[in-house]
Amino acid sequence: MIEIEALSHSIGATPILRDLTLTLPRGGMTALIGPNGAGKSTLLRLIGRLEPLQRGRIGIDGCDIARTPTAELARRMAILGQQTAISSRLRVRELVAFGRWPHCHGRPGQRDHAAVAAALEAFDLAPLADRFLDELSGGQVQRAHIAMTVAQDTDWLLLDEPLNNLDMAHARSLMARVAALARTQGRGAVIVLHDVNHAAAWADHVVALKQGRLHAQGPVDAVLSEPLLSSLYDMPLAVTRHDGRPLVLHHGAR
Ligand SMILES: Nc1ncnc2c1ncn2[C@@H]1O[C@H](COP(=O)(O)OP(=O)(O)OP(=O)(O)O)[C@@H](O)[C@H]1O
Repeated sequence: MIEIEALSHSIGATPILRDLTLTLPRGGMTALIGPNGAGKSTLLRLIGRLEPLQRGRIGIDGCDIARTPTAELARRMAILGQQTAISSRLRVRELVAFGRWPHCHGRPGQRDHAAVAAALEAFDLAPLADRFLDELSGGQVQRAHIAMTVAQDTDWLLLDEPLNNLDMAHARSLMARVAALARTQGRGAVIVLHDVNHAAAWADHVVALKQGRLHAQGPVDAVLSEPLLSSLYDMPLAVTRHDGRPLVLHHGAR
């Protein structure tokens, strides 16, 4: 599990995260939701140690991230950030192979080649494997980055808005794949999502942030309720049920 204790973070004099204490369970998918500017990406970046910790503590499966060597951390968790400034003169296969770096340090073996091939296949990229990134559509580039993250083959996947640019079919396929990785292989996934219905359909656990504070956390059915979501987004929302899961409606709700 990921344990976050008394975590606070500021940029200059502006508090961004305020005294967060929460636990993210392994063996399932946690959706991180909340309005723009709530602090979701900042929290994910702190867990992934892309930002230095200012106050509080973050533990991953019993390891304090502040004291875990980078190479060890890269074998435990993979993070897909929002901004990916990677050279567009890379081929898709080369980008995905970067995910194996923590395992092979640039000298890939059979296991690494197999992991890259599996990730290309899983994200529908095999026919595009030899294309340069600047010869792809936005959604295809996004899938290539996701494939790189998954090829890292870590216990934890941290994904910041992975559904950006994805069409409905690829969005569904990504969520199904990540949920399956987490549930059947006992891994953990933490995903920043704007479409709460993707959280409703696939997540096991939901963490809602608002203005840098914990608004709610718990199982999907408990957090995705009308009063809680309406106060989170400051708008009326209706929650119905579909296929045994919540379904959030933003039109027609008074
Ligand atoms: N470099 C920066 N300098 C100043 N403020 C920043 C900086 N980066 C982020 N912030 C502020 O920190 C707050 C949290 O940002 P963050 O990106 O974590 O939110 P978020 O919940 O992921 O938002 P979004 O849904 O819009 O992506 C925002 O108010 C943002 O304006």
